[in-house]
Amino acid sequence: MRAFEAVQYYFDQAAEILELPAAVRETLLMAKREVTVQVTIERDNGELATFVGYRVQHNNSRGPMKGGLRYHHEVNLDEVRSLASLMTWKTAVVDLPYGGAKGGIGVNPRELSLREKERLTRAFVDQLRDVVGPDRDIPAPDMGTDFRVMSWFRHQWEKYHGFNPAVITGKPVEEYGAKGREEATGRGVGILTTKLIGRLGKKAEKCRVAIQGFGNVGSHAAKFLHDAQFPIVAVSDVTGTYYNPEGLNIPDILRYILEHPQGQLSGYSNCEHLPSDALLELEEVEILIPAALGGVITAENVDRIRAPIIIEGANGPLFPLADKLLHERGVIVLPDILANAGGVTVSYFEWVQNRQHYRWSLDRVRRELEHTLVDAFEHVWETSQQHDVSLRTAAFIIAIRRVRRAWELAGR
Ligand SMILES: NC(=O)C1=CN([C@@H]2O[C@H](COP(=O)(O)OP(=O)(O)OC[C@H]3O[C@@H](n4cnc5c(N)ncnc54)[C@H](O)[C@@H]3O)[C@@H](O)[C@H]2O)C=CC1
Ligand SMILES: O=C(O)CCC(=O)C(=O)O
Repeated sequence: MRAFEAVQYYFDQAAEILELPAAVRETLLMAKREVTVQVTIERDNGELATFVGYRVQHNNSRGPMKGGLRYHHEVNLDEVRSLASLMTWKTAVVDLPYGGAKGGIGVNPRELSLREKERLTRAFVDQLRDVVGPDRDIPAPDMGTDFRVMSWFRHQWEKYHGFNPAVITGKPVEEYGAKGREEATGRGVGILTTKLIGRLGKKAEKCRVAIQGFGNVGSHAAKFLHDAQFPIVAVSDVTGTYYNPEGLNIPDILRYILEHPQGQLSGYSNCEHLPSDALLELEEVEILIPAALGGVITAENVDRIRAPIIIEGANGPLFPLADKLLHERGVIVLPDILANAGGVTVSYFEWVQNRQHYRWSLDRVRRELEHTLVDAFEHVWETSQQHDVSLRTAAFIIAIRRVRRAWELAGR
């Protein structure tokens, strides 16, 4: 199953319950606009290199479209389309005045020098300069991109349109970025994990956690959960799984990745080292947090997943058949469109601050983030009880209702 079909499947589960007419389903599912561009740069050695870039603008019924930019060698139109659609449902679940979009370039960012990455980003903006804008479509970080990429993006866009930092979020704090945006997605994962286990009557100290991916989302989730007394027994990245059944020393690992090139865990030795994929199937893990790629839990490996709770830090880590089988087994899945919504929530706070030329304190950002996520969690939880459905279907029910309402109010 392709990535967009997976989102469509989840959408349809909720649409059935809402008795949404077929024509309305089609309108809400299909992207408004899909842009594919050529991005050519000169490499440091003088050779030309050409890549394909995408921006899919899925829906703007509730406001300007919003969503990250991914630099990864597997980026393709179908994946970007699915991620753009997830953004529409995500912004609606947490009730932000946005629609959904997503973009990316099919490139392995680890094979580019810093200057090549800058040239790539600026060349991408040259192609997208009139497609995005502060009232139209506002990009942000995702896999393979960070605050530096956001800064280059903003400055290149401003060459065409003039000063307006609200064109992109996730910028450096010194350059109109919001305090707390970098940690926001992982922090949100942590806040919601804590909320969920509280609701299930469990104690943090008794819930052993495994986190796949130790980039922006995984590392900040690990920090938050470690501080909240959860034993983190395994973390992984492309270089492997790092495991200690007694609990890893997370502050030590966070120090290690800062001191090592490209923030990778490779060479970290104060624990057992297992293959990358082993993390998903570890025994005696209560909470599994996939926070790397999509489509990692499939019909093929679902029987070997042991954790009774899954928190989707990544976008689309479960394929629908696996999701269905896990639900039947009583596994609780906190879906991506809620679990990782902390990032876009603080992106919204950044956009608001940019438009008001006013800065919030970190304390205010964290308070408002928690408030927004906890509210959304309660609503999703109640809806799942009311309809006797999974948390994912409940989140889609809320999101589809809100998008449909806005679309109807706008008239035709
Ligand atoms: N950055 C953000 O604010 C948000 C990110 N997300 C989602 O979270 C996920 C991770 O994004 P980021 O942390 O930003 O990316 P990142 O680029 O900062 O980190 C990705 C991490 O995944 C690891 N990884 C890649 N392939 C792997 C594999 N096969 N096995 C184990 N680890 C692997 C990488 O080594 C790296 O540690 C993505 O699905 C993204 O769409 C969702 C919401 C917001
Ligand atoms: O911060 C944002 O605007 C979007 C982040 C993102 O791409 C996501 O939530 O998947």
